[in-house]
Amino acid sequence: MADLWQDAMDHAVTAARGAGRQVVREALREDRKVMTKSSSVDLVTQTDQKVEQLIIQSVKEKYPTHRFIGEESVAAGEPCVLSDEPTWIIDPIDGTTNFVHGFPFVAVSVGFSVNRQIEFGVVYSCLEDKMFTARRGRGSFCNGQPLQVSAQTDVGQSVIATEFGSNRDPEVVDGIFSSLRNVLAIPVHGVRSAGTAAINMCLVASGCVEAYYEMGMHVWDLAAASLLVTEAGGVLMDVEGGPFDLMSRRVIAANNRSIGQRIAREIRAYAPVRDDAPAHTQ
Ligand SMILES: O=P(O)(O)OC[C@@]1(O)O[C@H](CO)[C@@H](O)[C@@H]1O
Ligand SMILES: [Mg+2]
Ligand SMILES: [Mg+2]
Repeated sequence: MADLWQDAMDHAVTAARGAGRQVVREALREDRKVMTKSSSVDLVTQTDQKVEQLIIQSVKEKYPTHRFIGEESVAAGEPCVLSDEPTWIIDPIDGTTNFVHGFPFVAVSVGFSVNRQIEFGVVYSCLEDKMFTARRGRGSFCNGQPLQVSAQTDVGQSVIATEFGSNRDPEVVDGIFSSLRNVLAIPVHGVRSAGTAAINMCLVASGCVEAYYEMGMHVWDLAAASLLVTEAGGVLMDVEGGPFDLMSRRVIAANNRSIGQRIAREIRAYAPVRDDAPAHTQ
């Protein structure tokens, strides 16, 4: 049976690699004009905006009826609505802070949803030149090599990834460190932060870390990489152990359910304002 979305996935790979190689890596050599969004530590650059416009424009020419959720379009006031319609969910640079500082984990993330189900995910790690791809039901790959999550079942022999986010509200920061302390004291072998949710989840899919958890990131950080995890044999869940909700801004991505549930027990959960909350509540 012909694969309806293979062409679209091929387009996403070409667009992500092209943007990553030509725009992002070029921009790293120039002085980057840094702007801020929700706080003084929530950064955006003209490169983020340029990459998103390039990808969206190229998709619109091929698929004029498709919808978009783009990080920088939403920041500019576009609605963040996930419907049944074919929708491209784009983070033009995941790891903008890394990009600004030259820390070598910067990703272009393109997810594609139909009927609210991710059909393919593409994450291009620009400085590593690693193209992570997954098509629903057909596995996860990095530069064409199949990915498999870690086989580890003992959380005491695991490495866990998480992030500190850009929310500096004292209550939220206390929760982040309380969760971090609890996870570390399980004990686990280590905790790591790539500085980008998409690459953290690619590390889960690659078997390099057993789980990643975070509260506060957005649908565009997660959409593509969520499929990379599940197609590599991993699981997704909410930080309180319930079902994963792509718009909730909360995730545990794990190599198996038992490690994911064990991590959930240690997280001091809070509920960020949802990505699909009415605009006036954001
Ligand atoms: O704004 P960006 O760079 O697209 O994404 C922000 C981000 O890198 O920050 C968090 C780490 O603090 C991650 O969860 C998320 O991927
Ligand atoms: Mg991001
Ligand atoms: Mg971004």
